[in-house]
Amino acid sequence: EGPIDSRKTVADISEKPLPLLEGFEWDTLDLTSTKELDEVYNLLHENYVEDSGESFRFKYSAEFFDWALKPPGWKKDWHVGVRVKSSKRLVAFISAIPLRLKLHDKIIESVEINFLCVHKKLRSKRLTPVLIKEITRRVNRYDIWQALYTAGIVLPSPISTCRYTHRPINWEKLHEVGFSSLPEDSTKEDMVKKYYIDENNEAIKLEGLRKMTEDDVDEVLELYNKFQAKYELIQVFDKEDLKHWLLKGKEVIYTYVVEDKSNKKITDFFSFYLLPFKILNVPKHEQLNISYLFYYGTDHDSSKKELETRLKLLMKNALVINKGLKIDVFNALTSQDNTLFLEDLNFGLGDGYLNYYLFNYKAFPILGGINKHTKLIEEGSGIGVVML
Ligand SMILES: Cc1c(C(=O)c2nccn2C)oc2cccc(OCCCNCc3cccnc3)c12
Repeated sequence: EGPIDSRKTVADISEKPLPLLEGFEWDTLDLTSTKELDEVYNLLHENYVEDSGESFRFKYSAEFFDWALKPPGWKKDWHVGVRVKSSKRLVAFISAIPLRLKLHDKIIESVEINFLCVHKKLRSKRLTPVLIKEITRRVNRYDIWQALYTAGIVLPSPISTCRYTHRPINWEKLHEVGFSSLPEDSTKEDMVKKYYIDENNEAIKLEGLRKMTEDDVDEVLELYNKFQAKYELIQVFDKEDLKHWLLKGKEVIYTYVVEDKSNKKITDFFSFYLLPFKILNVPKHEQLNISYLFYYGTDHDSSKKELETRLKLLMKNALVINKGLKIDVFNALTSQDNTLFLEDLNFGLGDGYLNYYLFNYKAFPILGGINKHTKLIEEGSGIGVVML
């Protein structure tokens, strides 16, 4: 395992941006300006990823971008736009954020590439390869030579593949918008009952569960590092990183800890982020409230059985909190230790896959929690890193 092309140095990298199609110009976005943040928001709001059936489109907020694109060490140069020369209209965007990765026992200073978007009217003008080459040039200029990115489509050699899973919370609404179907042998009442979450169920109430605060950062970081050490590909956090990713996204990221009341120690944490879908063609509903499982950890992991039991309890509490937040569906991948609780908590397998790619780095394939052939859940994912 190791870099594929490791000869280049910063001096070999051009200082000039790549040539662009006639009538277009490069622009480095300033996402500290609300006006430019809104331009990126509008471009993606109208032109970003939709699901295959064109029924939903990611509904971003300025807070989401503020959180997702400006973690510690972020660079303005890495928020790259393409504008129409005459109108100055923003018609394409790509971003990179710093990402310290650990693959097996090697630290890889890299970036995470995300939010690649080309205006619908400019598709098939071969703009995407130019955007990728330009962001690569800008990252190389900072002496960084590797990148992590994900895609639903299969490109040459994914390092791992995980599968989408969904835990319906408001099954009725999911059915009305066409996301959840009614199985042959079931009635709507059956489905509502199957996914019913009892917020007052004492059995799952976790003593000492509360929202994380900045005072918890040191302990949560220690828990995170210990818990993630078992995975093959992990995101290395320092205190500032962890504070940003678990606490800094207002109304976007939600992080909870369990404090042992006997010794005031933090024994568990879990987090999820909110990113709604705009519903494109069902008048009755405007948006789908979706949360995505993010990072979690526990010290109740001295045996697989203990870990499995604890994760089920933690995620049942996460579901109660999600219901309280009026979330319609709780999304998770088959990465981390998720396969230990997905089935028991009624997460259904989705028809989407997330392929992980590591640019300019040869790596042995990593299990993504599904069986290579059947694509069904198979325990044992080596993927610890969670990309937004
Ligand atoms: C997308 C997504 C969906 C859906 O498409 C979906 N859920 C309910 C209805 N639908 C159609 O379901 C998932 C399950 C696990 C992880 C996921 O995604 C993991 C990666 C999410 N990336 C979100 C993102 C990040 C940055 C920029 N844009 C989008 C998803």
